[in-house]
Amino acid sequence: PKIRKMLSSGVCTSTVQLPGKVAVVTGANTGIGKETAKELAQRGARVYLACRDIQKGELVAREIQTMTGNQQVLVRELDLADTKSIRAFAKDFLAEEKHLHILINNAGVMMCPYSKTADGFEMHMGVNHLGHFLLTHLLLEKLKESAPSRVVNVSSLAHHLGRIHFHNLQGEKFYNAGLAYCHSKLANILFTQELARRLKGSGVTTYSVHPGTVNSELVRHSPFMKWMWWLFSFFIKTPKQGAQTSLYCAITEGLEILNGHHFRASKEPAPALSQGLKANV
Ligand SMILES: NC(=O)C1=CN([C@@H]2O[C@H](COP(=O)(O)OP(=O)(O)OC[C@H]3O[C@@H](n4cnc5c(N)ncnc54)[C@H](OP(=O)(O)O)[C@@H]3O)[C@@H](O)[C@H]2O)C=CC1
Ligand SMILES: CC1=C(/C=C/C(C)=C/C=C/C(C)=C/C=O)C(C)(C)CCC1
Repeated sequence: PKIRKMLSSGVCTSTVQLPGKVAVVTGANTGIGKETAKELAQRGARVYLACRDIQKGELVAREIQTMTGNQQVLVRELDLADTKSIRAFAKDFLAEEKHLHILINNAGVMMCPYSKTADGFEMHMGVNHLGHFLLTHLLLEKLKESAPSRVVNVSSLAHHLGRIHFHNLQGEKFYNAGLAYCHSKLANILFTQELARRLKGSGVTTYSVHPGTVNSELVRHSPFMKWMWWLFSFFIKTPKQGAQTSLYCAITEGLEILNGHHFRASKEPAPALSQGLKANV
């Protein structure tokens, strides 16, 4: 019970309601993203499920609508492995919506075999970091117009093993699927810190999070990790528990002073990292 309690710590206890607020959650058709979207809808926000598979997204949207009674749950196509899709998503969203208050950059891939995005980026860096980087950039004016607004980047504890190898950004010289994931998760944190710095005073704040070890489809590419997750499924977090840190950063009042910080459990901000320490040029 002690291990289970330790591994599933952190609950978002905020009572904030979100009527009139607009949120976008990437990778919202399963896992942590789905539970994050569900809770935002439960609190009354209009929630966009940004998914690469529209059919999966629609099924989840119906489920959330039924469970929460909130009909404002919408599905839009977004493939973060293709900048054309990201631009199309942003263009339609900007034309359709007056506001954007919460952007949760949640989608992610882990330990996939070596592959590249439509634009030639190594898949982990391309989807987990660069795709979200472009999406955030394209939606930034809307976020500023809607201030106070927030961007939450779902990173991972795995960032500790990450390095930014500028001479091998696309993994062409050497590639390790596990480390490629770690590098992309470090990029999430460095992006958060720099975005926070550039957005100071704009009313838009940003946070990175480690959701915990969560029983989700993230391990789909690794038979070993799948086995581990199955073996320890009782100990690790449910997706609902895994969504708590993202939700905490998205809705908790008064968090603006911690702009740019990395959060490990929903209540405890960890000290910000130093970019100089981690970026291995
Ligand atoms: N689970 C864990 O223990 C941990 C998870 N995290 C992070 O949490 C986040 C959510 O992961 P989790 O819920 O666990 O994993 P899941 O695999 O369950 O969910 C990942 C989501 O990302 C989507 N996605 C993958 N590739 C793309 C793409 N090219 N374009 C758009 N969407 C895409 C998936 O869509 P589809 O279903 O169509 O594949 C899915 O909706 C990730 O960023 C992950 O790195 C961090 C630390 C630990
Ligand atoms: C050793 C060990 C575990 C392994 C944890 C691991 C391997 C976590 C990896 C987290 C990742 C990859 C996060 C994604 O971003 C469990 C299963 C908690 C059970 C207790 C013992």
